Amino acid sequence: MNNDIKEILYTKENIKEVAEKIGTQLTKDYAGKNPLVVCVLKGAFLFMADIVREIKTYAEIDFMDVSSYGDETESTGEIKIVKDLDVPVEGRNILIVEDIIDTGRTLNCLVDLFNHRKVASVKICTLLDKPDRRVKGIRPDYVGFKVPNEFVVGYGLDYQGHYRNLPYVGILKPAIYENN
Ligand SMILES: O=P(O)(O)OC[C@H]1O[C@H](OP(=O)(O)OP(=O)(O)O)[C@H](O)[C@@H]1O
Ligand SMILES: Nc1nc2[nH]cnc2c(=O)[nH]1
Repeated sequence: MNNDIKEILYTKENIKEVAEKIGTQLTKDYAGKNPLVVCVLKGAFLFMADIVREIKTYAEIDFMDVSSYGDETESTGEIKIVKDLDVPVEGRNILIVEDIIDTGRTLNCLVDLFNHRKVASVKICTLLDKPDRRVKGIRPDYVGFKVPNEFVVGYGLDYQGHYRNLPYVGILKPAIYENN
């Protein structure tokens, strides 16, 4: 599996450090606000676990599973809710945790959905941001790393279901997806 990686971009130590830094900021920003921290499955599951452990104030967590329509490397703009939240969100402060923002289409749909559900606030925390690819005006509030315009895997991010269990983020060798 490691042989399929062209270059390691962020090690687990790099990610731990950035999660601590973001967590310190979140602890300040959400003190007394009892946020609902929403993990967008599946890719965000590892970063979510890091982030919530660094929030040192009251918070609740929940999970959403959304799938974007498109091929393995690009979304189309429509999302299907595979698993919705378990709790109502009207009046709540929502913090969405993502693994990556690429075109911004997935988050654009999610932010619209939360606003439609009359939340008090909605903010975005993402491990990776790939701003070069943006087609929607989504600006994350908390970002781990800005990534170059390459297809990355690991630390939750997959290619055809694989590589989520890599303990780092790396660039997938193009030969892996070009041969498919
Ligand atoms: O900004 P966008 O172009 O919309 O792309 C970002 C989305 O793509 C990935 O999810 P994916 O649909 O691959 O699902 P997964 O998290 O289950 O792997 C990622 O977790 C984001 O939700
Ligand atoms: N695994 C993975 N999923 C994505 N979804 C949007 N961009 C990416 C990416 O670079 N890697």
